[in-house]
Amino acid sequence: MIGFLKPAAHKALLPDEKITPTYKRLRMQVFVGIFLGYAGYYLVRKVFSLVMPDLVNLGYSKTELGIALSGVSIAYGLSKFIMGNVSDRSNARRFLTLGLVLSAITMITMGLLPVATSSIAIMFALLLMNGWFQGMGWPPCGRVMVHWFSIRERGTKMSIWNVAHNVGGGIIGPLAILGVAIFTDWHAKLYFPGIIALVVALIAWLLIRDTPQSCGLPNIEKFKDDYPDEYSDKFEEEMSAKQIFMEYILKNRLLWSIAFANAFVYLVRYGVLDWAPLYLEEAKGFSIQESGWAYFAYEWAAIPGTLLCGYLSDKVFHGKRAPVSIIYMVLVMVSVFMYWVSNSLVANSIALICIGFLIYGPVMLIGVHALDLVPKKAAGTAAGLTGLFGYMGGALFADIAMGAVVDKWGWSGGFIVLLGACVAAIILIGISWYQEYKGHNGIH
Ligand SMILES: O=P(O)(O)OC[C@H](O)CO
Repeated sequence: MIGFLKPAAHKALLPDEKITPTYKRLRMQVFVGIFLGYAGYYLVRKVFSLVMPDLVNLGYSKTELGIALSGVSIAYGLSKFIMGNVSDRSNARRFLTLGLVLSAITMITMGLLPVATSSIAIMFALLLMNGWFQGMGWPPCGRVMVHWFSIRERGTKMSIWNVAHNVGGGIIGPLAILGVAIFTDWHAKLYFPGIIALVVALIAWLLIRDTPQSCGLPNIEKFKDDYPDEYSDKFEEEMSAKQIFMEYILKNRLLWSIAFANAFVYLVRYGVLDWAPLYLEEAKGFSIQESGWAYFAYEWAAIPGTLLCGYLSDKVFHGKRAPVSIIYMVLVMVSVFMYWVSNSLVANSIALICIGFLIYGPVMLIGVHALDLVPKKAAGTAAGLTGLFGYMGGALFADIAMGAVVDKWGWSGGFIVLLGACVAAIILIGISWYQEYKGHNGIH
């Protein structure tokens, strides 16, 4: 690992009386750090979809814009897996900040330089770069999560942390409106969130710490007296890329099956989200303000939905992830149908809010499940594998194929694809449930 990114060195243990107060303070501090940091990543993740109506007005087709937008998903999916593996061997504080700064600079450049939106090829290349830098966000958060929070508290903590996706994603609608109001320039939808993301990167840098051991604290398992099954001292040793992949990823049947399911969950997630501004403005006659607020409501509705999903999974289904994911996906299907056929502004907004409320539950549970299936030094790679399928399969299809399907068969064609994806996700999550029932439980 290059020097700057090397995991922070372990320090001598603090005196006994300082361990508990320091641990408590730093756990809160790093949690806020990764929460704000990841929300910051979302400020500049998919902000391009908000300028798509402006680009359509300039003469670009939906197919072309879908191709440009796919740059994010292609690079993000690959990067989340590859950089996830690098992140497993890197200092989370530096890694997360570096990725966010690079991603913000890319979107600021895209907004400020007229040449950056002058052709599909240039937009695609810049979005490809942005997607790669974006892939440096989730894995260090996963690394912080598994080093600072023990296995039996991780479900709850992850569901709270997951809300960062929606805080970041939900703010970009109003932020775009504010940016355009301040600068009277639609390009501000790109550079204004980028500038805010740079500020967030600085805050994340100030708050995040790599591991408890690098702050003079014992490992979290010892501190909480909460050990995963098969835990050994080996779990504290940094591993090589090959070792992580060969020993903990390749043979992990359950991990692969949730990764496949994730492709379809993500097809629905991004098939709805990325096309919402254009669909609402073009097919339903929303104004830019109305679609910006609907987009905002979609993300914020996810917050109670995600928290409820984590609660139901832990308390009602005793830690099982599949049953509640299946219930959520069935309800997503009903809501997607409503979103398709309703005609009023209110009914469309309600349908979109219902999809937002529901879809992040399965998204979150698949991530939690991936972390649980491997030792903590392989967490980034495991989550990266599910991300690879989610983005290279689902989100990529949502960007490229949805654009082409809608251009050819209209919005109805797009909705048939989304409903089919709901069915496929339900079947695949059902298969992972069956595997668990048969006794497969990842590597533990
Ligand atoms: O990579 P993202 O941003 O889609 O997030 C993944 C989810 O957090 C999985 O739990």
